[in-house]
Amino acid sequence: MSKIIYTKTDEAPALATLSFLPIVEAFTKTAGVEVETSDISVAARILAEFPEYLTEEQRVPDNLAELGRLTQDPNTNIIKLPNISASVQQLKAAIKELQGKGYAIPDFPDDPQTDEEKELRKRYGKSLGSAVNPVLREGNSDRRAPKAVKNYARKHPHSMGEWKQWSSTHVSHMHGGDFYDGEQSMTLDKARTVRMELLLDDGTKKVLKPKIDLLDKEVIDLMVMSKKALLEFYEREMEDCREAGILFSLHVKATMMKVSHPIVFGHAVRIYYKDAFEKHGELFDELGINVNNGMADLYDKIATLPTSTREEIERDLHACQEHRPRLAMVDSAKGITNFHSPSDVIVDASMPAMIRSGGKMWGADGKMYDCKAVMPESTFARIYQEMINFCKWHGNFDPTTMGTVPNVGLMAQKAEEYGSHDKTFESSDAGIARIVDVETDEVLLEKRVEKGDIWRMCQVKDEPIQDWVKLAVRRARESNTPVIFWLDPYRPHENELIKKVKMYLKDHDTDGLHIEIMSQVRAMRYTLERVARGLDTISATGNILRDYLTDLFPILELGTSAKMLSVVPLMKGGGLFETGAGGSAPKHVEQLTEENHLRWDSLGEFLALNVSLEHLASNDNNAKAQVLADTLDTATEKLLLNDKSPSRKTGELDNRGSHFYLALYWAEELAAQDQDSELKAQFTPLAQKLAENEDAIVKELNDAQGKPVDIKGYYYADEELAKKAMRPSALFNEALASL
Ligand SMILES: NC(=O)C1=CN([C@@H]2O[C@H](COP(=O)(O)OP(=O)(O)OC[C@H]3O[C@@H](n4cnc5c(N)ncnc54)[C@H](OP(=O)(O)O)[C@@H]3O)[C@@H](O)[C@H]2O)C=CC1
Ligand SMILES: O=C(O)CCC(=O)C(=O)O
Ligand SMILES: [Mg+2]
Repeated sequence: MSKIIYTKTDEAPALATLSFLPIVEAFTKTAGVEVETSDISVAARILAEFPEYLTEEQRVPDNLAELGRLTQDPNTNIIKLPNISASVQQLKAAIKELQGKGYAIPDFPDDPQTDEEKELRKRYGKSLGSAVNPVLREGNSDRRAPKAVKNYARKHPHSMGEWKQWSSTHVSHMHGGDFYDGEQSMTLDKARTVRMELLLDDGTKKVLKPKIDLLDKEVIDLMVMSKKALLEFYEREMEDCREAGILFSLHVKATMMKVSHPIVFGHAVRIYYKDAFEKHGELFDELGINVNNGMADLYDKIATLPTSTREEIERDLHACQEHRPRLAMVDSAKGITNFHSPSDVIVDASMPAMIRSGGKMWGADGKMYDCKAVMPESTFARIYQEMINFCKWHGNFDPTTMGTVPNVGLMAQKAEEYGSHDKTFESSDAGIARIVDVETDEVLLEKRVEKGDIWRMCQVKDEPIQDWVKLAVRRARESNTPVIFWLDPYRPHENELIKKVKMYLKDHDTDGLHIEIMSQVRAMRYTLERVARGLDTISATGNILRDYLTDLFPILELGTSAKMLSVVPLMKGGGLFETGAGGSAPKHVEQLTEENHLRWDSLGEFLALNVSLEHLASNDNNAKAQVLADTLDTATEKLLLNDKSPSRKTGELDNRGSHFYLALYWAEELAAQDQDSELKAQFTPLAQKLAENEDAIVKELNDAQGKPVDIKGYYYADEELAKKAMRPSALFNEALASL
């Protein structure tokens, strides 16, 4: 029997699943496909970590570990929806909710002191930040907008803000002392076991990571971010921003760079509120305040103080703002600033949103202003400035004519920076940071660090690089589109990759293909020149640019990255089909609970299901699955053409309504095809039933909207209540059950 594993995740995608999964199950069972669900929500992951605190009935299996194992099995077929990559704030909220529901899991230790607390912190650490994707992504990334989606966007363009040549918006990054500066890189000459250590100035050694096994031909890097240079950078940029009278906004990826970026974020907050931190620093330390987790942590903790002390602190914080630039807001109505939580402004989505709106972000007064977008690490920040330059000169992009930029990303096996958390350290002392061969004591890479500097080792294995080059060539051939490898010869790591790319391209037939290697700023410029002329260009990039570009271009081209096809061909032969390229849209849940309208667009799920079925069809020789895939493809196109995607407005067609239309069109296509008479016979009555009841079903779905709905929870909502909310049409439910 063929099997698809469909993940249950969090927030809007989890809600959408409750409505969509019954359709998937009903349709795919006709091809003998079993759909198994796997709960990898942050709540389920927490529960799986603490079985000894739970009763027998409360325990849940470690689904993520199981899925991780399955990525090595060539028969695996997983549809993966976006999940929460939790900040400390989110993790604590999830723990609190679970405790309130009778799960006696321990509190999150904010400031672990005892061994027991340190152990708990370590265990909770497994659910922090981007904890799911790196486990599942045992393959490289292939993300693109299918033709039908691109054509739809061309005919129904989303709104675009206007870029002015006089816009003051710009990107600021460090020009020295950051990870880019003085990076060191090497390709291993043989398999080695190394350790990471700090050689102190007095000659003693501090081993931070005793044993890392590296493979032959692996590329490793050593990078350092100077605390002193970072603080000076912030001070200078804040003053520059204040003088310019524009908004200050910090864009980081603290969820994926879960060790380094919270530190980078915390320094910005402390510099901004420098005077208040100098005055109240001791008290803040006593309270265990850690603004690496955002100002939310500070406000939570000072809430426990006597009113007069709290008010004094609030006054002092406020006084700091007087001589600092205005902050960009995440939610101006609620007074939530860019410094509230490092998970509120996530660079891959936040920068494109700003560029899409003509270089503007929200001010505290609910109006939009130009901004200084601060991204301390210069390594990749420069691509955004290049795009801003282009927009200022050429005006905003036109979604009706612009070309498309698919991406082939090097991602497998925790490639590059995104796999470096367990090898990232905030230096406790000054000394020499070194990567040393354990057997020979040979120093492979070394660099001077001062106390407070962040240093890390990144790695990328050779086999994923070979697979990445192969995938890029395949996509170039299949789509007859030029490929640009965004690699910078001046960056040591990328220079190592350039050598490998050149070598591995020789393994393939590249006759007639247009393949070039360009440094990232040139690659951006070249790609944009083509985009503006309506020409398509594949970007083949490392892991971080994969993440940035697969939100950036889709958000400009399609309005959201939810409409992307996102495939991870697993290196062992299985398939991981991600849905869209974006996140779990927390704002959408709010709208559902307040107004019973879910504006989540499941197009990503439709596209993923299509390729998942195709994969099954060829892997398992399942002809019916191929018919299901082909008809789903046509049904999805019809859904777009007939404009049956969810509306943002309550009372109009939402996520559930769009699922109904997908089921209707899919059933109609199956009834109309002549390849498989059994499927035709099975789906003809369903298609009739759905078509006859179209108005009544849509009415049932839309009438349910407009009032609050209580699903008793956010991270671990009551499944029955949520199901009921997401399947409000009795007519539709009965029709599906009759299949
Ligand atoms: N693959 C994964 O698992 C990923 C997970 N994440 C996680 O998701 C959470 C939220 O991340 P955030 O950066 O805010 O990004 P999101 O992509 O969730 O949200 C940004 C905005 O994009 C729009 N959007 C996204 N998906 C859809 C969709 N399917 N239908 C309609 N609109 C959509 C919404 O805009 P509007 O408000 O205009 O409707 C939304 O507010 C975080 O916990 C993050 O770590 C993030 C990226 C990938
Ligand atoms: O894993 C995450 O936290 C985010 C993943 C992401 O943004 C991406 O893959 O594009
Ligand atoms: Mg992303």
